[in-house]
Amino acid sequence: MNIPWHIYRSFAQQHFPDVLKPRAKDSHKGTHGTVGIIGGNVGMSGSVIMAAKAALKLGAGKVKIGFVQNSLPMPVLESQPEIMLYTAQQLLQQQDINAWLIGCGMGTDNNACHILQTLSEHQLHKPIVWDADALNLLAKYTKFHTLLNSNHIITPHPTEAARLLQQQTAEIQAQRTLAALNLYQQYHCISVLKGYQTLVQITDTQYYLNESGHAGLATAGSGDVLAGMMVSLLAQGMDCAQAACAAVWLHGVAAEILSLQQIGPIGMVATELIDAARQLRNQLLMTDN
Ligand SMILES: NC(=O)C1=CN([C@@H]2O[C@H](COP(=O)(O)OP(=O)(O)OC[C@H]3O[C@@H](n4cnc5c(N)ncnc54)[C@H](O)[C@@H]3O)[C@@H](O)[C@H]2O)[C@@H](O)CC1
Ligand SMILES: Nc1ncnc2c1ncn2[C@@H]1O[C@H](COP(=O)(O)OP(=O)(O)O)[C@@H](O)[C@H]1O
Repeated sequence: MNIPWHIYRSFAQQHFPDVLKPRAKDSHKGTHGTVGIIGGNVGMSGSVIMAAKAALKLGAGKVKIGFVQNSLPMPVLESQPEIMLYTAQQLLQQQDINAWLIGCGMGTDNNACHILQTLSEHQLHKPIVWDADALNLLAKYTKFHTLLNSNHIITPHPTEAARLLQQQTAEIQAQRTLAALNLYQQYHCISVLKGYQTLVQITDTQYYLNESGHAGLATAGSGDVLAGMMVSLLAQGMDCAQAACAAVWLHGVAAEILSLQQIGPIGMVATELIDAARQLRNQLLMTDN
């Protein structure tokens, strides 16, 4: 099986040069940023766990989950004990988070709404990825609209985009370029319209159309993994535009690598993307020969 690393490397060099930056020899875990992930209501703990594993394996120094539950669903994450576990209320007290992800499996109940409000009011100056149920709450309550800024990224799939723009999913899909621009203009932040050929709207006039990946990505949790990868790059210091585009591209290429190994497209599962993305990130650091 031939994986075209040199082609991936030259594409990344051209479009997301920060992804190719090696770690400084004297770096420590603090250098690589701390990620805070809030979500995982009862029955959906898996969503934040997938996002957290993706964030850790894409290079964040520390990753902390804040479950939107009254108590922790487990005392330790046996499959990845490196990840620190809190309730959302506890995590919101912490001052050392460099970048936040909120929404994966969070639910839209009053408690979830209150937590989103607390985070968006008190951590406005930090990069925040708004995903899944954070987007559903954003669509439902106009009070959140003014809280978004250029430090923030929204990552709707077409149905979430339809809720945000008060349209039908079919309308979004019929005019995806317009929908991405409308999201950017209405919500004042980088807008990632997911699906086949994900669009990232970066400014009024600038967008990135992603061509990596395939339909194997249409599987439960794939968006949670993407969001975890994105917040990881943000915590490592990448700017929002580059982090959004790079994460989308890496996520797609990870799926391509798995298919080249006959792991997918059919039956490929979201967690399998994580190690493939880690391998890719390390391969990108190597020099062509
Ligand atoms: N293990 C877990 O705990 C998981 C939790 N998840 C969470 O479950 C919650 C519900 O998310 P869902 O996204 O399932 O529910 P939604 O009701 O938001 O959207 C699902 C529907 O959106 C439409 N859609 C999505 N992508 C589309 C595309 N590319 N083109 C056209 N239509 C498209 C489809 O009709 C699909 O049935 C979220 O909070 C999410 O984070 C999911 O991520 C799956 C895994
Ligand atoms: N046909 C497709 N081709 C390429 N990428 C796809 C396709 N379908 C889905 N994806 C990608 O898979 C991910 C699905 O995310 P999402 O809909 O949020 O799923 P989940 O909520 O289950 O995590 C997105 O990154 C999306 O762009």
